[in-house]
Amino acid sequence: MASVSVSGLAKSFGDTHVLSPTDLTIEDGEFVVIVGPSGCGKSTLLRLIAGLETPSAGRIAIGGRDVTDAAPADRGVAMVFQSYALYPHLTVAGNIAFPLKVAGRPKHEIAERVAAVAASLDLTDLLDRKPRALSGGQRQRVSIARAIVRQPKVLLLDEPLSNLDSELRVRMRHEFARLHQQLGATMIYVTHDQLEAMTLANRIVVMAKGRVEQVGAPLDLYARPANLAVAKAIGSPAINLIPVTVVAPDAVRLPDGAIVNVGARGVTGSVATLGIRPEHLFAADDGPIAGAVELFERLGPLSFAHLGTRPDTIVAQLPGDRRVTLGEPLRFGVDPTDTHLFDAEGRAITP
Ligand SMILES: Nc1ncnc2c1ncn2[C@@H]1O[C@H](COP(=O)(O)OP(=O)(O)OP(=O)(O)O)[C@@H](O)[C@H]1O
Repeated sequence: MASVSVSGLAKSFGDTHVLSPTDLTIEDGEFVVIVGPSGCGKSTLLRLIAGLETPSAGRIAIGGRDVTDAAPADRGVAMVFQSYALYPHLTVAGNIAFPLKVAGRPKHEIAERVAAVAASLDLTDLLDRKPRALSGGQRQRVSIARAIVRQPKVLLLDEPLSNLDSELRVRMRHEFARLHQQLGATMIYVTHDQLEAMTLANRIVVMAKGRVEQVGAPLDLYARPANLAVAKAIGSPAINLIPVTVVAPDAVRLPDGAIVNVGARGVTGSVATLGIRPEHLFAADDGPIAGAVELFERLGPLSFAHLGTRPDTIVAQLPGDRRVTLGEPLRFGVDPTDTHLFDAEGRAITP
């Protein structure tokens, strides 16, 4: 098992800076999830660690050893791709055995390891099949089996579930959590599904525009996002962001003139952004946040009302059994401790 550490790691393609100089340490055995919008450089960071891209600057160490110039096969890492990348002409057994064959392992060892890995991923009955005769979920399990058969110290996963339907994603999410416990390997997992990030990660790395914006435990990032990029990346449905003017150390004015108490933050007269998560709005007849229902989504255990406010709609979570008609005016309040305030540069203003 091994820690992964990058320092000053950067990547440009020609004039395009894809990854700004990045420092990040992932502890031995940790499950770290990298999230962020499309194109923010998540895959590039992963591919640099894997050795599939050459850094423009910086160093990479795995298990304390500098591997910046090492070939991918000499880094003790394995990677699982979104596209599975199985060999169509080989059986499941042949696909799983492939990395061991390339490494020149003896036949009996290959047979033993393939059987053990197949059993742990529930693939034993499928060993003689070709990839085309498998479902998407089965194919992805084969690609995971192939990645772990060499017992890598570090497992890198690039959006491994994005080609699967939602039911299978949930099942495979449980599978990854189990696999992590069983293998004890360091796992670095790239996704833009924040639910996967929240449920799987020991720590989440939020990236935006080629930068690491914040690193922390899932609930810490949810409760205390350091900036707007992190607030947007964590939480589903997304946090409501409302342009406001700070009118008192503990109050802001919304575009419609209403005043919201935000707890003492001590900056007045400035333009800021107020962040309120849909689950933190509560129905209140005299609440400051008001709007007519434009769209209503029922999920069963809960519902979401989209209020036709300006400039953007505000989404509020309601109980599942709440009846609402379109156009109905609703009012909500929020506890000051559940508000987030960001300055003009998007940095969190903490109480
Ligand atoms: N070989 C390349 N040449 C030029 N630009 C590239 C190359 N590979 C990636 N990029 C660019 O680098 C940026 C980051 O890409 P990357 O794949 O790391 O993003 P990502 O965060 O993983 O996005 P997604 O979630 O969409 O996969 C993108 O703007 C992409 O177009």
